[in-house]
Amino acid sequence: MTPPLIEVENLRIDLDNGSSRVAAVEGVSFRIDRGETFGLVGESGCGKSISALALIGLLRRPLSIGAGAIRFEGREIQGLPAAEQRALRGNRIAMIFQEPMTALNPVSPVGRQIAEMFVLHQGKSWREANQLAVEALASVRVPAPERRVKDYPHQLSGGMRQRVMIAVALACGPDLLIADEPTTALDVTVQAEIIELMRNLCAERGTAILMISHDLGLVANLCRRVAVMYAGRIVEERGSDDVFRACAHPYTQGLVDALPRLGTRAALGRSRLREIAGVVPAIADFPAGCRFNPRCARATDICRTTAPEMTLLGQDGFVRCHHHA
Ligand SMILES: Nc1ncnc2c1ncn2[C@@H]1O[C@H](COP(=O)(O)OP(=O)(O)OP(=O)(O)O)[C@@H](O)[C@H]1O
Repeated sequence: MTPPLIEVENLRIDLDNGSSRVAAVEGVSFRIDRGETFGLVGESGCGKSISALALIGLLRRPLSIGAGAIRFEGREIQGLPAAEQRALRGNRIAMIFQEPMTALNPVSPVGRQIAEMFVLHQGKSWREANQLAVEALASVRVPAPERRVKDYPHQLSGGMRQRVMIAVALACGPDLLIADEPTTALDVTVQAEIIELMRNLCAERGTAILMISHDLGLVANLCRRVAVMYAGRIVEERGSDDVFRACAHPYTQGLVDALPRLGTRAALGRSRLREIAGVVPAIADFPAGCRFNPRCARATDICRTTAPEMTLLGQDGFVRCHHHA
C-alpha cells in the first residue's frame, strides 16, 4: 500500500515558558493523500498555524515538537539529515501566508524572487529562470507579466501580491501546498478569485492542499475533507459534505451556525450572525475534560472531568464528544 503524502501522528507541540511546559497542541493526527485537499478549521488561537509550522520545521522557541511523528511519503521528517529536510521543504512542501508582504522581499523585484526559486532549487540559469518567472506570473493570471516582473511588492495590490506568493510557492512544483489564511486580508471578490486560482492550479498539477482558516465555509468549499480544531485538539474530522449535512460536534455545529447563508437576513447584514458564546481559552487555562465544555450547551458532569475518546463516524470520519449528534 502506498503511504499517504503526509501523515501526522499524535503530534504534541510544547510551549516552554521558562518555569513550566504546557502542551499547546496535543494528540493531533491526520493524513493527506497525493493531490488531496484537506482543511484545518477553527477559531483564532486553536493551534492551526503552529501545527502547520511544525509540518515544515519552522517552529521556534518557546514552541517545540514534544511528541509524535510527521511522515512525508512514509519517511519521518525529523529523522532525515538536515540537507534532506531543507530540500523537502524547498521543493516538495511549500507554504503561503496571510500577508505576502512578510514573506516577499520588499527590496527585490517580484520576477527576481520567482526566478530565484528556479535557480536555487532547480539549478536553472538566470536567463532561463527569468523567462520561467514571466510564465509563472502568467499562470497566476497577473496581467502584463513581462512588465510586472520588474515591479516591487509594494507596487502591487494585495490580491496581486498573493498571486505572486502563489507563483513563488508553486514554482518548484511542490507536492503539498500549505495555505495559512491566504485570503483573510483580501476583500470578498478577490478572495474568491484567489481560492479558485489555487484550486485550479493545484488540480492541474496534482498538488495537495492543506488549507488553514477560521472560515468553515471557505474550507469546506475548497477541501474534500475537513478537520475541526479546538484548543489544541482535533474534535471532528469529516468529508466536507458531511460537515454541513450531519456535523457531530457541538463546536462544529457552532461554526456552521455562524456562517452567513445566502438570502438570510444575516447574509444581508441586517441581523447579527449567531456567534459561539465565549472565547478559546489560553493554553495555560485549558479546562479539564473536554476543552469545549465551558462553552457547550450539551455539557454534563462527565464533560468536565473526562476528555472524550475518538468515536468513528462511518468510513472515514470521527468525533471527540461525549454527547455527539
Ligand atoms: N511564539 C509563540 N509563543 C507563545 N505562544 C504562542 C506562539 N505562537 C503561538 N502561540 C500560542 O499558540 C496557540 C495557537 O496559536 P496558533 O497561531 O497556532 O492559532 P491559530 O488557530 O492558527 O490562530 P490564528 O488564526 O490566530 O493564527 C495560541 O494560544 C497562541 O497564543
